[in-house]
Amino acid sequence: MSAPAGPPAVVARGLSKSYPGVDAVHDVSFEVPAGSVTGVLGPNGSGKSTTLRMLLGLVLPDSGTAEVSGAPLGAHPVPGRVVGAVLDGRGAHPRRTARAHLRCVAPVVAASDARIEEVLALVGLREVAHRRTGTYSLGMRQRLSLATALLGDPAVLVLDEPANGLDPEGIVWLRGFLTAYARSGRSVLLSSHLVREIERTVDHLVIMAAGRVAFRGSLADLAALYPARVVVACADPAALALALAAAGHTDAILGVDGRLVVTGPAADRVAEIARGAGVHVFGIVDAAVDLEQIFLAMTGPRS
Ligand SMILES: Nc1ncnc2c1ncn2[C@@H]1O[C@H](COP(=O)(O)OP(=O)(O)OP(=O)(O)O)[C@@H](O)[C@H]1O
Repeated sequence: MSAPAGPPAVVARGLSKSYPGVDAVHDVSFEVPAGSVTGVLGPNGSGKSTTLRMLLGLVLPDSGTAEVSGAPLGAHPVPGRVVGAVLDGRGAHPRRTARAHLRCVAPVVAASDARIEEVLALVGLREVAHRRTGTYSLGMRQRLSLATALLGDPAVLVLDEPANGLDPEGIVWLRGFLTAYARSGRSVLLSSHLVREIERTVDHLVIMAAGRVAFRGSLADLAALYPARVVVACADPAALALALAAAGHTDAILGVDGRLVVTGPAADRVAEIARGAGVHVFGIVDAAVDLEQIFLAMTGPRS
């Protein structure tokens, strides 16, 4: 997924918010590229929800500014046509049917009956739209929230922990839906505290820790910060380390188990250097750093 060039869908500049005794969000800046699915990832309490709420004008920042589609949200004549938001899975009255719920919300964004049927189909609720939402599962309520956010056909979707309560099938469905949404040139900003839930959904990331941005950029930028390592078991690790250094690869550390951990060259290059140095290799494996490890390293232990 590569984002088309164009002005960013969302811009946060220096957003800060404190509550008594809590520096909830501190000097947070990032952009959501148009056509991207951008994830705000952070442990519980790291400031994700507060940040999203400031972008949506629901929490007043102490300092900083936010723009959606080129202007503060309040400056757009019908904000619901610019951004659709899902902040939790609740919202529909349990005695109301899904269709009736959408009919209540539709006038706010001037959505037609045809649009209501369209969004019900989009989220896969058309067959159950006549049922009271009190009978819905959490996953169905999440879909209804998404349908509500989509009513105004917004250019930007903001979703706080959208995968919460979804079963694995629901998560796969959501991934497909959001990817297609972004491919159509629109943009998605979502939050999560679980790497596994979103690692295959997002193409850009903002990692938050203790109210601050620990990383922002594309997944490729993130991977480049943590080059893969190669772990080598060999007859003479010291000789291999010397040969690697002579070839310009100086980042080789002897592990407690006697294996050499090499950062930089790929496994086949390390094997070639070992052969050249006459060092017998018993085993060699790529120890790719995964996103979960990076996330934990950046955000520290959860409190
Ligand atoms: N209205 C509020 N009043 C007081 N403190 C608040 C308020 N809203 C958030 N906080 C505090 O600000 C910090 C950040 O909270 P926030 O909900 O933004 O984090 P989060 O990353 O979304 O966490 P979670 O995933 O648990 O929702 C937390 O310490 C939280 O207790």
